[in-house]
Amino acid sequence: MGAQPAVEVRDLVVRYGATTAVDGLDLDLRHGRVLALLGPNGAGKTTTVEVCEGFRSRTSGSVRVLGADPTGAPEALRARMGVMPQGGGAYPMVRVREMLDLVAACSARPLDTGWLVETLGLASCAKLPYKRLSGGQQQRLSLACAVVGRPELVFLDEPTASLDPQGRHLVWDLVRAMRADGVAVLLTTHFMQEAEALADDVVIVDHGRVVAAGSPDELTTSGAEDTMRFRAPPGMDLALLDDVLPEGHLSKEGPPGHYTVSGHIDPQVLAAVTAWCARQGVLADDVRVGRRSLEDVFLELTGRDLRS
Ligand SMILES: Nc1ncnc2c1ncn2[C@@H]1O[C@H](COP(=O)(O)OP(=O)(O)OP(=O)(O)O)[C@@H](O)[C@H]1O
Repeated sequence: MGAQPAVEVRDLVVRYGATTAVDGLDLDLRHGRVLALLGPNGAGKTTTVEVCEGFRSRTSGSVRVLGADPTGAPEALRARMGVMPQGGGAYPMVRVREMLDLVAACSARPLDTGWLVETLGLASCAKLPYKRLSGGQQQRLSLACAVVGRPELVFLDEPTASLDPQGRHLVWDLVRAMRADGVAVLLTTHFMQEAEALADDVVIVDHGRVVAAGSPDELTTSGAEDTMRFRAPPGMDLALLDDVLPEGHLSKEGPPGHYTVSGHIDPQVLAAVTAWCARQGVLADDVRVGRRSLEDVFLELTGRDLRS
């Protein structure tokens, strides 16, 4: 392991015919860290992860995974990586515990499968065939299979997409435990809260390119000093708001329903803005001072909503 990165991607390009899915992407993931690839549908996240897993070939660029080229998923690498694909999948008649024991049998040093079943909240369905599991249970089984072999590096493609909040927290706890054990985790998500809660490093992608990268803290605070943000119905008359703000403060809307007040934000300014909203019969929602959400970061860089 040592100082060598778990994943190093340089100038990755992947084309499908006329479509450029990944367009010069760089990323670095170190051991004991969680990197979240965040972006809207079609941004190139799955394609990037599949190239790193060795399941998809690249058009150009360089990719090193655990010090090797992953093309063709060579045997030596496969044993050191865990993969949770989007959608999962298993033979419909296989039971949860059987499936996990089967995958564990392929590993030299598997985790205790009973512990994993408990940890991921699968004990009540351990004897059910795969076909009878809910989407969230199938997803947790897929995660269990990805990590049972004690991988050094795990790829998780949308790991909590169909989970309820309780299931999501079980998955987050397991990811945190793996990180504490020195495992490198590369996950894709649309879910900002997931990136904010789990990731040490976030890479925001759009149209196959990196539009921003850094820790959640760096991304949400840089450029957000002396600003207050809130959400409210679109089209409020901000000339009226500017009238109640101290000199040197300015408000703007963009895109519709996203408001920003710039200038030194002290308790009086905060109170003035929320009281003004109240007088319009509007509740200022998602109020943030000196900080923006990862969604705002995407919005400000691309002019579009991350979920669009
Ligand atoms: N096998 C394929 N053949 C042709 N085009 C593809 C193929 N796989 C992906 N694409 C296209 O490449 C682009 C990137 O897709 P990709 O699945 O990597 O994005 P994503 O960010 O993972 O999206 P999502 O969040 O919806 O999973 C999209 O325009 C997609 O339509």
